[in-house]
Amino acid sequence: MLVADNVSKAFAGSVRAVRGVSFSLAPGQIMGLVGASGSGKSTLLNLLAGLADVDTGSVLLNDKRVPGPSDVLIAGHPDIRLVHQEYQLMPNVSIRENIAYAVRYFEKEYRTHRVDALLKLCRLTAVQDRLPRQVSGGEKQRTAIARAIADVPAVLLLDEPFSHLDLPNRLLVRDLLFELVREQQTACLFVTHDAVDALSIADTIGILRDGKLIQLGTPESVYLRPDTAYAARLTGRVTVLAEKYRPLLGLPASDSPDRLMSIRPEQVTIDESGVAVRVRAVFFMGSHYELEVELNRYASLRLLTTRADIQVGQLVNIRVNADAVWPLRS
Ligand SMILES: Nc1ncnc2c1ncn2[C@@H]1O[C@H](COP(=O)(O)OP(=O)(O)OP(=O)(O)O)[C@@H](O)[C@H]1O
Repeated sequence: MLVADNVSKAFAGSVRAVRGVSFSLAPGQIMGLVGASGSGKSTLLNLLAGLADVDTGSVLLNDKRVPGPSDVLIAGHPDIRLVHQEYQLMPNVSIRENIAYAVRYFEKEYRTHRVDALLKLCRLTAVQDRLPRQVSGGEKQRTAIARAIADVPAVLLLDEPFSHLDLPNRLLVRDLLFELVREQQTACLFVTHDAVDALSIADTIGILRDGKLIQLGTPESVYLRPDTAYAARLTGRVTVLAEKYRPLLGLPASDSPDRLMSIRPEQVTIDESGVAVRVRAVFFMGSHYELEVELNRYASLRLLTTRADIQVGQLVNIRVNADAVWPLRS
């Protein structure tokens, strides 16, 4: 079990990069930490990996403190691996040897067997004899993941594992992480600024803002019941409006008209008995269309539909699922 207990870290110039973060992560669990740029994601990863010293609080692995670099000769913990965004592969040896290096102290027979299995799991068998510069970004990243998990660490930390990849590669990495975490019971934590991938594989999602973990819960709970507009926007498409607009949506008036509310676009449907609104924009999204409709001069709302016949300027009737309108704290 990896535990962050009230972890804080500030940098010179009084930047408080991580502020009182606490959570625990069990073997076989995946956690996605979502935050905007500068919210403290990379700093927190370094603290969890024992690559930076905490100012206060502690990181524990199986009840033992993870020492920071000032406590040990070589920074880092043998059971915790961090895969950086730059992958940090050895440039002059093959993909296979990059992975094999991580299991160099094991017997030759096991080593061969393990590297073959990792190449297969990470879909790298066909490129195993190439140098890192001769493979794609996605293949480099999968090599870095294979190397990190080669000797079955207790914890795998990943910095933005999806950010530089195209859709097929994102799906490949997502499935790979899912498979290996379940198979090896690794505890996996990744940080991202885009929660779409996090929602689909994480058991828990944490929202990081200005170094603070401001919400923690299952993907469903954070997506459906975000505490703040920040959490709502980081976890998917959403309309954030003041509650004074409720009557324009066909909903009962609120007693807190200035409070904000979030409405996910899939909770709004086209319905002949709903309120009439004008279509301001139509976006083709592949599997569906996203419409922006006008509530008045100042406010608009997003909704999804599979109907292909809707035009800009047209009047449509919409209904908002009242149960899915969620009040926000700020
Ligand atoms: N070595 C450092 N010295 C001083 N300030 C730093 C240092 N590293 C990070 N910071 C500051 O700490 C805050 C958090 O940075 P961090 O890199 O952890 O954020 P992040 O969420 O990973 O951002 P990004 O998504 O852009 O990588 C920022 O304000 C950053 O400028």
